[in-house]
Amino acid sequence: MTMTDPIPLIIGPGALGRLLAVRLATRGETWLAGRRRLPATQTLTTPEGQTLVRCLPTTTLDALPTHTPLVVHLTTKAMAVEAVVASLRQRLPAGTPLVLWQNGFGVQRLVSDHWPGPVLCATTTEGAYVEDDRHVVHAGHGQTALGSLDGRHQDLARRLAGRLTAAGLPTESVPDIRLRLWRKLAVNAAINPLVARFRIRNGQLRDRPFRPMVDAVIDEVAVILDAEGVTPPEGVGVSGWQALVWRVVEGTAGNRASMLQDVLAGRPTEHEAILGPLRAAARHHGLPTPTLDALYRELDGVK
Ligand SMILES: NC(=O)C1=CN([C@@H]2O[C@H](COP(=O)(O)OP(=O)(O)OC[C@H]3O[C@@H](n4cnc5c(N)ncnc54)[C@H](OP(=O)(O)O)[C@@H]3O)[C@@H](O)[C@H]2O)C=CC1
Ligand SMILES: CC(C)(CO)C(=O)C(=O)O
Repeated sequence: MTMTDPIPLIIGPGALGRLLAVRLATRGETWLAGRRRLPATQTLTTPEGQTLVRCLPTTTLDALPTHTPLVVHLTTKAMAVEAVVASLRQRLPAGTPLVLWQNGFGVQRLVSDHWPGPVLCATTTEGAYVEDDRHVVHAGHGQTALGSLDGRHQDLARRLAGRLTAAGLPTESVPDIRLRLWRKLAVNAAINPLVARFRIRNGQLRDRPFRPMVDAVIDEVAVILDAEGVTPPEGVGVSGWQALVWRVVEGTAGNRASMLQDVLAGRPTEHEAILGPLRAAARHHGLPTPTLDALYRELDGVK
């Protein structure tokens, strides 16, 4: 396979990958790669109920295009990233930029330290799910922030943010992506493990017996993040984190969170990517994490 112009390549053709692929394909050629070749025609239902149909070149990891892509958007789940990146090292030129879209905050550090080219991290509140192998639903509009952990590659981040925005995914290039990844992680830690464990929609967390469980997670997370120097977007300390988490619960009340969807589908969950960095930071600062540990054990046992 050959490409003449630098083209974005998306690896990980799940909900987010297909959302990016169909959206970016409205602006120009875009490749989509996975473990298996997908149907080339992909349909996206927008939050407004419109239908976008795009014919995309789809491929597999072992048959990637021979020319350097403009950028690789890596949209697998967190636990697949290390293996995919290891295989990309043999298949792509060293300077190829990567954008990591995973929730959590583990692989981002690892890949940023070891990939020879620029690595940007993205955090997004866009929501999408796969309806079937030819159809992705963009369930709700959100915002995306993009930047590198060490503050480098700002021109690249601005250019890529511009392309995503033009494709209908509003994206800001930011100098503080580490802070934003931690904040998203805090929200995911307070919501995802509990809704996955009790198999409930996000909004049910507002009711008993779940509300005090969420507050117990927030209490632990707030102390850890304070020790890490990570502040909530508004307010301070526990009350700032509570305001953030309950705002997201309110705004996503009808959602089945991603971790619940994974449990229901019998897929591995991203509990390590979300709870792992908090537990590691707590150990580093000598802080106890009984609530997070119990949630971790519970999810680690789910097959
Ligand atoms: N969906 C959403 O709305 C949002 C998702 N995110 C984050 O984005 C990331 C992706 O989420 P989402 O799209 O929902 O996840 P999905 O499970 O829908 O998609 C993951 C995709 O990765 C593919 N994959 C797994 N292993 C490999 C591999 N070795 N090589 C190539 N492809 C592989 C899977 O392939 P296969 O189909 O073969 O299993 C699947 O298509 C997660 O970290 C999530 O937390 C963040 C915000 C919103
Ligand atoms: C914000 C939240 C919890 C929305 O459901 C999410 O990011 C997820 O489902 O993973």
